[in-house]
Amino acid sequence: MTQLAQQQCEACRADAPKVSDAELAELMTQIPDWTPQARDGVLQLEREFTFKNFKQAWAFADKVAELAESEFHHPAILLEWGKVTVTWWTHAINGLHRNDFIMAARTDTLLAN
Ligand SMILES: C[C@H](O)[C@H](O)[C@H]1CNC2=NC(N)=NC(=O)C2=N1
Repeated sequence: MTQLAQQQCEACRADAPKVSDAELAELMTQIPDWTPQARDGVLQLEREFTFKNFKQAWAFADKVAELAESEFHHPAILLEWGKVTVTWWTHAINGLHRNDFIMAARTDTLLAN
């Protein structure tokens, strides 16, 4: 199985399946720095990234936005001084799709470059 960070999102339809509990547990092993959060009954993946100042946080937030647009799969991005909080879920299914795990893993790779 290729690593999540090397994969692309698949087109996600409203009838696409949410990940099962077993799939969630397995996929979380590849994105250990992320936390599953339920908000208003919608399961999401969330991670806080910290930086030295606002400008560095802003630059990272821009990279996340570019990544999202490139895959047409979009997160919530909270930009604060020295911090960016990224939250992934799939609007169309009100929950977590495999795409969200791929995008979380690819978000992590943005730190390196
Ligand atoms: C209208 C709808 O939001 C769009 O078709 C796309 C855009 N980006 C998206 N992003 C996410 N996270 N989930 C979606 O279901 C989604 N759908």
